[in-house]
Amino acid sequence: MSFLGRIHKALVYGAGPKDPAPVRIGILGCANIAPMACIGPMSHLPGGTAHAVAARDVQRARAFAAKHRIPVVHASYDQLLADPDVDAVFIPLPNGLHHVWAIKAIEHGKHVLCEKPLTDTAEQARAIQAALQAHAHAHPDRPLVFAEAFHYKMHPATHFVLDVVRGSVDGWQLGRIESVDTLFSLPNAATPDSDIRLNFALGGGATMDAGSYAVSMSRLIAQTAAGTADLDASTPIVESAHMRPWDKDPKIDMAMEAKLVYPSGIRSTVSSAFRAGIISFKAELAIVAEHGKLTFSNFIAPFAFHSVELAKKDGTRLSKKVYGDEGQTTYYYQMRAFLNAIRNDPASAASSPVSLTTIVDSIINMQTIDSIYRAAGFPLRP
Ligand SMILES: NC(=O)C1=CN([C@@H]2O[C@H](COP(=O)(O)OP(=O)(O)OC[C@H]3O[C@@H](n4cnc5c(N)ncnc54)[C@H](OP(=O)(O)O)[C@@H]3O)[C@@H](O)[C@H]2O)C=CC1
Ligand SMILES: O=C1OC[C@@H](O)[C@H](O)[C@H]1O
Repeated sequence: MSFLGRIHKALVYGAGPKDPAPVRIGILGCANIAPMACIGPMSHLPGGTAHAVAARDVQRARAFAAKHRIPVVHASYDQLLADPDVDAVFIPLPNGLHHVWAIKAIEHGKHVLCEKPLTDTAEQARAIQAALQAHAHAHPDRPLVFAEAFHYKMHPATHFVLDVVRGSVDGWQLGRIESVDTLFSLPNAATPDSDIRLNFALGGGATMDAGSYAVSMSRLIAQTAAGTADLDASTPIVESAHMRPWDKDPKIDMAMEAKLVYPSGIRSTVSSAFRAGIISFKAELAIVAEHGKLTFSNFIAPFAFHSVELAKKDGTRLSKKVYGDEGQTTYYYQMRAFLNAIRNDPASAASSPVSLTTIVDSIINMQTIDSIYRAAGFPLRP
């Protein structure tokens, strides 16, 4: 599928038929990311529907619902959670509000897809885990699906890179991995002064935003290289971290570079930055290994464009692009996996070789972010 075809799929809603009883999703807040991450993907998926939205201001929710053809409007997030017709919620609130609303959603028996980073701290992530455990104990017959929205890992291009790391792609053998470097930087315009990403009380900071992906991708590679499901393999030690504070609020990191080391000995530099330049949207993975160096450019939004390249030590250069037959977005694959998990559909669940992010994985990601802030001499978000 062409570049324009993929962009069309990303931006234009589908209008295909729905299954007789689609999963009904409620959206907490009229967030900028909701159309791309939830409503659009849902429009292409027969198994789910964007059923309801709530906002702090009901007029805003009404306008949003009309624009995105969402049938039900609620005047508050609490009201949406109390709606028995809502099966699952998408939480695209500012980071600092994720844990409160995730826990309330679980207590109302809703499945949850929560934006990244899951919480402000590992402690808050563990409180979500406790709420999930309490729900599972009280309602063993109604298991909940809960996932942090690390959409990048659901795309076929990422799956290709993971297959290379596993050593299962002919001609692309890496041998022993020495280091894994990840970088996600955003252009100047992405974070105006008023943006939630620069608001300490709401969980702002480059490490929270772009850095949460850089940490997650670094850990995903370390986990895959270890060839085990044991998440200790992707629990790094943070050796050092250096940051550039925002001049208007020194508690906000505008850039962070952290050095990690995994139990396998793999070293990792994890970098993130806001206001990195006029057009500097960069999402880069670099793996240095025994037989060469692999790079994956634009690992965050590979559906738009990306490249995977291997420069071998013998001088050979390989290059690959993997858009998948459907040419769909990372968000589509994520939503499909979320709906399949809710519907407990083993056949279609098997269609994603990478599983949704588990709560234990999210806790380790937040522990790593906590450790990076501590190593840089920064306070944890409130
Ligand atoms: N997966 C991805 O690619 C992306 C993920 N994200 C994540 O999604 C989340 C939202 O980001 P984004 O869509 O850019 O954010 P927005 O600022 O566009 O939306 C946040 C929403 O939160 C609600 N809200 C509730 N309380 C507050 C408050 N005190 N201040 C501001 N907003 C509040 C508002 O909803 P209302 O007023 O309507 O109730 C608002 O629409 C973040 O966690 C971010 O990290 C963001 C961008 C991309
Ligand atoms: O999740 C995200 O991905 C894309 C970025 O532009 C954004 O800041 C971030 O929140």
